[in-house]
Amino acid sequence: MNEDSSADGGRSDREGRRTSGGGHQHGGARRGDGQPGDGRGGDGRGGDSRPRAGRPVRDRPNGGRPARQRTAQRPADRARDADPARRAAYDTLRTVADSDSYANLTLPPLLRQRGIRGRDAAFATELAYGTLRYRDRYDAVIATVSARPLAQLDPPVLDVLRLGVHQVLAMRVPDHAAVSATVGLARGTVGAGSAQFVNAILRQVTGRPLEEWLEIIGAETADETERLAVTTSHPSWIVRALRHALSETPEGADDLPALLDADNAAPAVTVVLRPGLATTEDVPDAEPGRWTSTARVLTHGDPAALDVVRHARAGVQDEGSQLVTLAAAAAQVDGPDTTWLDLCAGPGGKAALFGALLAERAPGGVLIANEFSPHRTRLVEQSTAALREILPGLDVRTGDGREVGPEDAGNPDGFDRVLVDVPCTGLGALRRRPESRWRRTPKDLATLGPLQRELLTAALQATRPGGVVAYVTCSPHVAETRTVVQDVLKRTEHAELLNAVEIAAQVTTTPLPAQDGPFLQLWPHRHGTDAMFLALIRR
Ligand SMILES: C[S@@+](CC[C@H](N)C(=O)[O-])C[C@H]1O[C@@H](n2cnc3c(N)ncnc32)[C@H](O)[C@@H]1O
Repeated sequence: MNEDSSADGGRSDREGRRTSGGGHQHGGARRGDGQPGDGRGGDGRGGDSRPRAGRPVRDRPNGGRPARQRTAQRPADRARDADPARRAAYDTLRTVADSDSYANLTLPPLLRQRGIRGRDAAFATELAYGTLRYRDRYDAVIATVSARPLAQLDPPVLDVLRLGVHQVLAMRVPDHAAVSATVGLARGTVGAGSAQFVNAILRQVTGRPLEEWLEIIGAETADETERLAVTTSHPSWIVRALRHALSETPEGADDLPALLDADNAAPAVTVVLRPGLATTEDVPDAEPGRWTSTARVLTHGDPAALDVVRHARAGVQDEGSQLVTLAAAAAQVDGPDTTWLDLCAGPGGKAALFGALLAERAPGGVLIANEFSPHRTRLVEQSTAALREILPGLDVRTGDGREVGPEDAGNPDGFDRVLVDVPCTGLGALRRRPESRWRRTPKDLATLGPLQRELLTAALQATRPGGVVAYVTCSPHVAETRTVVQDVLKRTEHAELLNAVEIAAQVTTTPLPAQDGPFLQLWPHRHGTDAMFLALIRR
């Protein structure tokens, strides 16, 4: 069901070891989706995660400390222990920290095992994912009020604090309830002594609204990148990389803050209707996508509960991923158009759409969906389970894409059309992967760059003259996008760069905002999609 249920789009290095890498995935509850607003049970789980309005620090009387409601409860009256939703969020943070796991693979099974459903599940999801996204922002806030340096705090205590700060600053949980429930959580997890410390810190945090805290933590540096990094909770190298990528666009980088904010907002759940396998009637509680005829945006409900999704006739897939796949299938090839290859297919979201488009055009066609990791090959099998009905020529394989050649097409010339969606840093899908920004480092680029070049080179070599290669990443980092394509094309004879912007315009239902070709770059804040990149090359 998931666009990428392994959360990292694991990649191979030269020796074939599995390392972390890019990939696309569906993550988390939608913003405002079932956020409880009923004040049930007095734990204050209310409302959405909109930040609170407030006057700037300097306008506030009393040293900038507004009169905020303090808990009237005595400690003995407060929640004694963690409630299940907060405990689930805490356990997720600890698992993510201790075993390098992914939040979107950890929390949902944990909620199922513990029977946490509905509003409580949505609350736990927003709490866990939001806390992970805003980790550095909250650490900066905690550091300003803690007498002890953060490095000296036990990591579990720091996680409890972060969860408390998220409730206070980003969720509509009344201060007294956020403090009381978080102290209960501390008591149930890290012990009574730490619970007092948590209480003291959180009571100070409740003294100011979010806007004041952002001014305070932002004022600690004179450097604009560092200020954006701490206030929007991104590593500074990512802020620099995104600024650079935006500055390459005609609009420039003035909207960088909007992009960073978009990374912190959980995306809407978008479903792809695989042509020939599902129709709009199959997904009733949904609205049309913004750009593509295949996309449906769920207004409510769990996509996994939909029959068409369970049977792989539809799937959860970002609309940007759908758009680049539609464009990859639309670029004109010279001659026959029946033998297609997806070189890096796992977990199979694009392969399933690509194959359905091939089946429409040539039901007797062949699609080889190749994936390096056996585990992810199984996910491709699942994603394409229904596709076989309309494309008997589907062949899902495990193998190193760098070893696939024209002979694999079953004819001497090679494939008519090849999609190569390379492993990448995933900087274009940070909103789906709450913890990924903290795991990536600039060193990833050094490992990924050669692999991306080798995979694109293999894709070009596997394609027959007149055929088309679509190079795709879910990262806008220039080192993973245009630089890779330009480097490889310098060393490749008979390769013509097509205008991916114009070709994408042929498949959208609504005109895309103007952008220069030949590369197509989508953005969360400009298009409402992941920051997908597409280059189209004819051999
Ligand atoms: C960005 S993901 C692809 C996402 C996929 N196209 C989709 O839409 O579901 C990149 C994939 O490349 C795979 N991969 C890494 N190294 C590879 C290699 N040498 N050959 C083929 N696939 C590789 C990763 O395991 C990962 O599944």
